[in-house]
Amino acid sequence: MKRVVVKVGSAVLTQDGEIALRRMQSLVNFLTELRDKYEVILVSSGAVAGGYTKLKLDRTVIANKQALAAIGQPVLMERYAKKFEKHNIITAQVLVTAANLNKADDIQRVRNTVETLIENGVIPIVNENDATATDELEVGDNDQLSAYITKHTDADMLIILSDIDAFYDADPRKNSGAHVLKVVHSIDKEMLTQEVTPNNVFATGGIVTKLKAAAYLLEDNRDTFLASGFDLSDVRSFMLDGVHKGGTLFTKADR
Ligand SMILES: Nc1ncnc2c1ncn2[C@@H]1O[C@H](COP(=O)(O)OP(=O)(O)O)[C@@H](O)[C@H]1O
Ligand SMILES: N[C@@H](CCC(=O)OP(=O)(O)O)C(=O)O
Repeated sequence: MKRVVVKVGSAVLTQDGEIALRRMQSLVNFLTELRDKYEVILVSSGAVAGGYTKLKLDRTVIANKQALAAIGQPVLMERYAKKFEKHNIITAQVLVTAANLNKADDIQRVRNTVETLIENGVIPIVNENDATATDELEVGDNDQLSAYITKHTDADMLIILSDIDAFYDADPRKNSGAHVLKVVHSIDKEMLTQEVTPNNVFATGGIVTKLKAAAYLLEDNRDTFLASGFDLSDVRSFMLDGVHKGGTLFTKADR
């Protein structure tokens, strides 16, 4: 069976200071369907945003952000657990640090844990261990974290579910005439050093970290599909029906 890593951003998981439970439910339903065809690993952001739903600390202070992540991570996990339980699926939390992803022994351990979970039908839910990270930007954003996880668990592709429905030739929030790029075979180096433009106070990367993730995986000949996490119809038709309606596929292959 092919393996996919699905990454979902903070903006998708929260709305107006609350966890966006309906969107989370749609995500869980989609992942459950996806598991009929693929082995699935979820990389979920939203710990800091989830913490902020409980306690309004000043998020610009790093210690507060780490504390918010410590509050929010179990809240998120509890929500996921309840929703997956209805599908008889057990969830598991896998928290990693940048140090883990830089050491061969640690990578092997992360891989072994994930393999064992998947073999037993459990869905691994990965996030950075924000509460103990010594530098906020160790990995810093889950787009790149999910790319590392894709490579190190030997997954076939990464799906990034975002608050934007595709990669455009210009920021669609600033240029009404921006066009969707449906298939991208290479990413210019200068695109990767652009200013970071997240669209949400809890998001970290904007489009740049998504491009970095896709570029990293292109080098390794693995595909990335960027699509909306608000409306899952594009990712559903691409992954389950093999029809590319919307969303951007980053791939080396000619399709
Ligand atoms: N060329 C582009 N194509 C698509 N989105 C872009 C582009 N340039 C900038 N963006 C911005 O990147 C945002 C997505 O990143 P981000 O806010 O970090 O989302 P997430 O929380 O899903 O990780 C979009 O909402 C959009 O405003
Ligand atoms: N580890 C952080 C992730 C921050 C992050 O990368 O957010 P996003 O840009 O929304 O994917 C958290 O869970 O809050």
